[in-house]
Amino acid sequence: MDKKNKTLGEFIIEHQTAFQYSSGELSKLINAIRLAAKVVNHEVNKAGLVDILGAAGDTNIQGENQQKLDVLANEKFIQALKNREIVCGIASEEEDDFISVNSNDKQNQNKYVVLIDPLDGSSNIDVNVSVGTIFSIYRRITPVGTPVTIEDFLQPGKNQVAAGYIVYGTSTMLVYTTGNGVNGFTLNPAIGTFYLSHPNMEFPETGKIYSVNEGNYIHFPQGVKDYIKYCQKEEDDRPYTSRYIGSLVSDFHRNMIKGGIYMYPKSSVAQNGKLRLLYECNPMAYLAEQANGKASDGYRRIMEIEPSELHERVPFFCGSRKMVEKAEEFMALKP
Ligand SMILES: O=P(O)(O)OC[C@H]1O[C@](O)(COP(=O)(O)O)[C@@H](O)[C@@H]1O
Repeated sequence: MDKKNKTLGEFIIEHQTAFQYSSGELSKLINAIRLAAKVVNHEVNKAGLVDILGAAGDTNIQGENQQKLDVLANEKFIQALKNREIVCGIASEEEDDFISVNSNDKQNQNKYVVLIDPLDGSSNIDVNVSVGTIFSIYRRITPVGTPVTIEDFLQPGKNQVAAGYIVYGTSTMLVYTTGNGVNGFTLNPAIGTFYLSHPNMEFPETGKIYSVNEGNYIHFPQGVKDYIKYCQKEEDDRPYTSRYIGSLVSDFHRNMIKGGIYMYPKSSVAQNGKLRLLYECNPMAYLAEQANGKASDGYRRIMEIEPSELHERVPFFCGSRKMVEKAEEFMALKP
């Protein structure tokens, strides 16, 4: 069978054996995410028609107004994971605290916890611009069959066993890694099947795209300002092109295909930037590194950072390795 016609289901089974703990549990987990992705994709596509646009009226723990689609996507992913009893704990951007999936029931021999950003790029929902879902999977560190604790979630990114995203864009794609490279699958909406369309995705070593919200320029550290000026300077292969969709998943996806850097730096108004370490930065960092890219907070490797809170934020620089290294050089000079 031609590599490209492979379905996601076939790929998961085929690669299950490649995974050292191949009890099939991780495959079931990816399959549940695949299913929830299709359900959410359906809702996203008809968002303009049904009363699913706009605010849900509540705020989440980050004080953000929850969009109706945020809430729906959150419900669908949690349902898909809980119903199939394949995890012992779930954490989400839309949930104040982690959810333990009857883990104190001796029966629950599941060993994985999942962290999700159910709807990334929520500011783009109402304006028909691509949005995404991000997921990160860890083996629990507390004994199986005992209650899940916060420690099971507060693990450094390097402990991830799998991570990925779904981008709901011109086409819907699921892109993920289990530590053996990064593969992308495109949904054929006519039959509801994901097909391997982008095998072994890799960041070009460098690129000509920089993605940052320049509206925050005056608040950025001098090092970031200098790097942006460097990107805009008429010299060598520059100026680079500025592209910022305002959905991390979409900006990351484009930069991985074309070469580029995404930045959400700290600023005088947001000391730790905006993005959340556990369910935005760590999964994207794992994917970036598996695709020969790089991810840091300007100084430290994101995947080495020891988390202390479920919803903590970190500055984020991610993309083509040489571009992230250049940005770090400027940050080192003028933090
Ligand atoms: O509008 P800003 O401040 O540039 O933030 C946009 C960034 O925030 C995000 O939307 C993350 O926040 P949400 O998960 O709440 O959508 C990223 O996807 C995006 O890159």
